[in-house]
Amino acid sequence: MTPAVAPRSPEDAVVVLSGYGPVGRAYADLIRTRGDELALRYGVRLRLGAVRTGSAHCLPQPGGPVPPRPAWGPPVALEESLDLTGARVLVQALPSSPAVRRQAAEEAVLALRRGVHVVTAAKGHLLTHWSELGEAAQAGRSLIRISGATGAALPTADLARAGVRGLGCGSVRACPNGTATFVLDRLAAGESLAEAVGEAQRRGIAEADPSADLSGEDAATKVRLLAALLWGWEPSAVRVRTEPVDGHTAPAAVAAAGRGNRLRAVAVASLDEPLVVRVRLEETAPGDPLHALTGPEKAVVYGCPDAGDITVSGGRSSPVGAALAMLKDTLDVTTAGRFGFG
Ligand SMILES: NC(=O)C1=CN([C@@H]2O[C@H](COP(=O)(O)OP(=O)(O)OC[C@H]3O[C@@H](n4cnc5c(N)ncnc54)[C@H](OP(=O)(O)O)[C@@H]3O)[C@@H](O)[C@H]2O)C=CC1
Ligand SMILES: N[C@@H](CC=O)C(=O)O
Repeated sequence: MTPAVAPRSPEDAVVVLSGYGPVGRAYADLIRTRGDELALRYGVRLRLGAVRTGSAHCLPQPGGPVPPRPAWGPPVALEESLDLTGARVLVQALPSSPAVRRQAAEEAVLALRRGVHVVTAAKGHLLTHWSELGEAAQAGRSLIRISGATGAALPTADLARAGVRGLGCGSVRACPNGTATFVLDRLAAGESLAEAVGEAQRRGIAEADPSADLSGEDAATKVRLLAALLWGWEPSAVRVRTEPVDGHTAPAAVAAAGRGNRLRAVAVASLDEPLVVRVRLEETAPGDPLHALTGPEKAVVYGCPDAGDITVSGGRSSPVGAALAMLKDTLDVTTAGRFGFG
C-alpha cells in the first residue's frame, strides 16, 4: 500500500564529541551502529564530525568508525572543529574533575553562543557556570541538555525540567549515585570496601577517581543540578552536607541487612530548606523505592504533595547508560521545533 504521506528524508545533524573515554567511545559506537535506525525513526541522521580529547583531534569519515588513536592529529581549537564540521551539537564526555571545569565551561559557552546545542555528561562546569551557560544559550538561541550528568539513563533531568512542571514538586529524595548503592550492597554482603570499589571501577560505574562517588559529593552534585532545573536554585550557591561511605560503613550495612533493610546514601533537597542539599546514610525498609534498587540502579522521588510522589527508578550507571542518555538528549535538541506529537 502506498503511504498517504511520503516519508521525510532525514536531515543531517553533525556532532562534535569532546572526550573519548568509556562514555565518549560508547556514544560514538551508538551513533555509528544505530544511525540508520535513528534516521528512519526520528528523521535526523546523526553524524560524528570530529572527536576531541585533551591531546588529540580526529575527523572520522562520514558514517565510518573513529580512526585508531595513532592516526589522530594534534588538538585544535573548538572553533576550528565547529567550522570544519558545521556541527549542530557539541557533546561533552570529558571528566567531571575540577581540572577541566574551566575549559568545559568555555567551550560550552562558545558553542551555545554560536547556536550550537550542548549535550553533556560532564558535571563540574554545570555547578560553577550554570548562569553563564544559560545566558549563552539564550544569546545563541540554543539548547543545553544534562541528562548524562544527572543520573545517565535515568531521565531525572527531563522530569525536573518538564515532567513535573506545575505539579508543585517541593522536595527531592534520591539515590542518584550508582557506585554508592552498589558498594553499600556489597559491604552488606561481606565484601571489603576496596573489593567493592574495585569492582565498581572495573564495571565503569565509579569515576576514574571514585572519591566523589564515595564522599556523597557526586550524589549532591546531581541533586544540586535537579534543584536548579526544578526551582531555579543557583548550583554554586547550594550548601552541601554529606556523610561518606568509608572504612567505617560496613558494620552499619551488615546490621541493616540483618534487619531485612538496606543502607542507602540518600540525597535530599527541599523547598523547606532552600539552597541546602544533604546526603546521609539511611537505613531503608522494604516498600521504600530506594530500598528496591539493585546494583548500580538509581532512583529519584519527586515529592509532589497534591499530585502524589512521583518516582523514577532503574537506569543503571554505566558508560553505555551515560552514552544512551546523551544520545537521547542529542535527538531531543536536533528534533526540537517539531509539531504535533513529535
Ligand atoms: N561512567 C559512568 O557511568 C558515567 C559517567 N559520567 C560522566 O561522563 C564523563 C566521561 O566519563 P568517562 O568516559 O568515564 O571519563 P574519562 O575520564 O575516562 O575520559 C575522559 C576523556 O576526556 C578526555 N579529556 C580529558 N581532558 C580533556 C580536555 N581538556 N578536552 C577534551 N577532552 C579531554 C580524555 O582524553 P585522553 O583520552 O586524551 O586522556 C578522555 O578521552 C565524566 O564527566 C563522568 O562524570 C556520567 C554518567 C555516568
Ligand atoms: N560515578 C557515577 C556515574 C556517573 O554519574 C555513579 O556511580 O553513578
